[in-house]
Amino acid sequence: MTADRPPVEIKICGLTDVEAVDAAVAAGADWLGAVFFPPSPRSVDAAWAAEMFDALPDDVGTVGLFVDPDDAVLDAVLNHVRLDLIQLHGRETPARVDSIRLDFGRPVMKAVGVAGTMDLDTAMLYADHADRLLLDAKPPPGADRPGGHAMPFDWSVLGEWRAPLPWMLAGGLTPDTVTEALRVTGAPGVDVSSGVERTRGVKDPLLIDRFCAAVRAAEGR
Ligand SMILES: O=C(O)c1ccccc1N[C@@H]1O[C@H](COP(=O)(O)O)[C@@H](O)[C@H]1O
Repeated sequence: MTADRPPVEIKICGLTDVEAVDAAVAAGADWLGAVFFPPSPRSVDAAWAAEMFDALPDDVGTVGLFVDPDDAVLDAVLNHVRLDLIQLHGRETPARVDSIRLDFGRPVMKAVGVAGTMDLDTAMLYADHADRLLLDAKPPPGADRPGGHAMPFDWSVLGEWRAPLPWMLAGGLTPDTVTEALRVTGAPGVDVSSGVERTRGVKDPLLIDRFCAAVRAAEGR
């Protein structure tokens, strides 16, 4: 990988405390994510997300992660928190993505679970609807949430896939695996949550720093 490509975008998701937010900004993360999905161990409420995000520099993007949200949930959060991007991590249809973009005036990143090439066909259904795609592992059977399980998918599935939209790779990335993930997939962005935690739901500033440094080293920066 050479430095003549745009820098790989780094998203640190599932932030729940200011120390980790500060660590992510200091490490050069491009996007910081908060989870608004109560079953998640990383879920936060709008008031706390505002505490974490509202004073961030303008060049750091903020992402709200939702799972099949209704309009009332989106309204309540988006009226309180500076969120630059909505991540939809549930079973939202292309039409629902359209209506959320229109009604809430934010770009949308649609997460798609990937286990095989058929899932890439599913991702293509969002080409004219979402602003970005997030390719994640599928959750294990019986899981109470559709992501954040520290599980990678088989990156080789992506093969010569040409994404119709800007996209990020997610699912079980860590400071130790992200170099290989970038080599295999050529992803223009990476998203991590579990892999920079010291215990489930608690981010580790040192792991955040190591993750971002590994990405920059992998791309020769
Ligand atoms: O983190 C969660 O608890 C979560 C809940 C519901 C939907 C998605 C969730 N996490 C997102 O999943 C990907 C991959 O996470 P990981 O690195 O494997 O832990 C990422 O976007 C998380 O924010």
